[in-house]
Amino acid sequence: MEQITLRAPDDWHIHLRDGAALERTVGDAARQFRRAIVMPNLVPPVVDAEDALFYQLRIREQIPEGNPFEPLMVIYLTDRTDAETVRLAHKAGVVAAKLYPAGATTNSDSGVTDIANIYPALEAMQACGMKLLLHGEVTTADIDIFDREQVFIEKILSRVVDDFPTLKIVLEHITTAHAAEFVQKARDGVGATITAHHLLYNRNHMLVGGIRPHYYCLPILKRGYHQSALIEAATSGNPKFFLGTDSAPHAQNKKENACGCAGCYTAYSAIELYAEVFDQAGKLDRLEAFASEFGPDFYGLPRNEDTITLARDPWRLPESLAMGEDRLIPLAAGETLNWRLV
Ligand SMILES: NC(=O)N[C@@H](CC(=O)O)C(=O)O
Ligand SMILES: [Zn+2]
Ligand SMILES: [Zn+2]
Repeated sequence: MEQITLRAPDDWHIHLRDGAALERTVGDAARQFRRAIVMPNLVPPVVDAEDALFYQLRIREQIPEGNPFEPLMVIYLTDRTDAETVRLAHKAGVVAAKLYPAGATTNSDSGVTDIANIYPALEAMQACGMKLLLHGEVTTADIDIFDREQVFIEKILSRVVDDFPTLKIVLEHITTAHAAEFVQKARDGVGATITAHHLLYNRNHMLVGGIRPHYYCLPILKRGYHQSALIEAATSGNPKFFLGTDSAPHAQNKKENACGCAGCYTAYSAIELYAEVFDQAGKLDRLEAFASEFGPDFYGLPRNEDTITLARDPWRLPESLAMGEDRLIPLAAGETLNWRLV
């Protein structure tokens, strides 16, 4: 059987949630990834060092015995995040702070209403080397949902990149050719994560022949032309682009709903989904750098020393998974994947 062995990968953007969800989400992430950047959009959000350290403890309790998984913590920027909060978080080992424009996505109600409100925090982050992670969409009602990422880049991101010339910035879960091009041309220290679902699908998958809520995530899937640009970026070997699943567990009844939640659950089979994309593009040899090298390099962390093995051994994803009392539908539920984590 054909096999490939890779340096062990990390996930640079994941939602683990809290409480009963953690057993599911942490177990799934830890099976394939050594480290993960854990998003802070709990309710209420993780806003300072203390919140982050307590949350990290709750996550650690769910790591399977003997598994080396390491949750890397992030604080959530609000209009009230000040320089002192940033410095204390940095001292406590928090690696990044996340900007959610208020109202942009799941649990972003406490997010930033005007980027000017966090300029002192960004100054402090630049000084201590804390990374800025962005949900890059504007939220004003007059901007079409399919254009929100592009407008964010033009109106907000380009300014932040210039105003903080040594701040390390990750534009998370990019979905457009504009984003890929912006990051590619930007100064050093500006990178992007790309999800498996934005590489595998475009908006036709979500909307043709019936509305498929399990493909609904934010930023929303775009047209095929953008999907192609993302595949091109991810498989290009450019170190600015690296793996971030954005795996987000919403219970089945919250997705299959008249007002369904945004987010795709990919943690169950993430590395296998990415392998599918790289294989289809004829670029399997580029998967290791994207999944296991460019992320740690960007964050200034060591690459993992151990390895994982994937075998070309087709298998079917389950139709659903247990999450506490709920059911969770993994992305590509019931479909066959060609690569299996050994
Ligand atoms: N991507 C999503 O559609 N949802 C994420 C939030 C986010 O990353 O924007 C979630 O927390 O559910
Ligand atoms: Zn987001
Ligand atoms: Zn996310």
